[in-house]
Amino acid sequence: MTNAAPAIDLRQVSFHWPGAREWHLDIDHFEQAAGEGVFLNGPSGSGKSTLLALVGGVLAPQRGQVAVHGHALTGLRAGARDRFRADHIGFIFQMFNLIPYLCALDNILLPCRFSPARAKRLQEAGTTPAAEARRLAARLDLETGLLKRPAAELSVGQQQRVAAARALIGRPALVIADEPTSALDAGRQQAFLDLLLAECEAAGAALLFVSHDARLSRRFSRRVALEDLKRQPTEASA
Ligand SMILES: Nc1ncnc2c1ncn2[C@@H]1O[C@H](COP(=O)(O)OP(=O)(O)OP(=O)(O)O)[C@@H](O)[C@H]1O
Repeated sequence: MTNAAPAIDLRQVSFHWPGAREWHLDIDHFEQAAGEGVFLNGPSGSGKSTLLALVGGVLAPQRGQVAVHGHALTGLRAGARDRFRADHIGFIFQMFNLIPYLCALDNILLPCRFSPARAKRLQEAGTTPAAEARRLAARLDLETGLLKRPAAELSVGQQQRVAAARALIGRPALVIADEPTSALDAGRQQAFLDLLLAECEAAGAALLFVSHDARLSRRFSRRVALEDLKRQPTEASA
């Protein structure tokens, strides 16, 4: 990782879903510093999840440049973007994307299986993937008894916490969280955000956090409205 580089650097990025006549996202510039926490909000359907997918290399823009910690994602094939994400980006998806038949513990461990880099960082920190998975689960208030249960048998709030532990394991340099508190009760929302901020700070990770919940925005030094990043609408074919 290039620590001096911004965690996120988007330049003249335009993206539309197939068949659309206008850009779903058309952003001149967005930068997030290494280790910085940013709260991103915007109306439903405005493109927040799409932006996160572009930053995480899940999608590639039709135009422009996306770089994460100095690594250009644009220009990489989907497989190379997936490998980069596995090594360096923790992604808490809005729909969690857990493997339903795997138990909670195996879901949390999955990134370390795909990414030797994550397992190596844990080894350097003097721990193991299994010990770290259990530590994160305990921090997230997931009882030991739940860890061997298939993800499909967990409540939505429990699945959300498993997804968070899976994103955090192995100290990725960037954590992307798409409405990660929406299924949690009010008490758990604050505790969850405390944990996310503390873990990111301990790992020196940047956190890009999307939420509709304005109360949570107070915990971030920088708040960004997606509408303010967008350029005036133009034809996607332009
Ligand atoms: N897979 C897809 N195929 C086609 N269009 C899509 C797809 N996913 C999202 N869109 C469209 O892209 C636009 C932005 O959607 P997106 O999910 O990024 O918004 P959002 O701001 O995250 O919304 P919400 O707050 O409701 O989660 C919407 O018009 C949506 O219909």
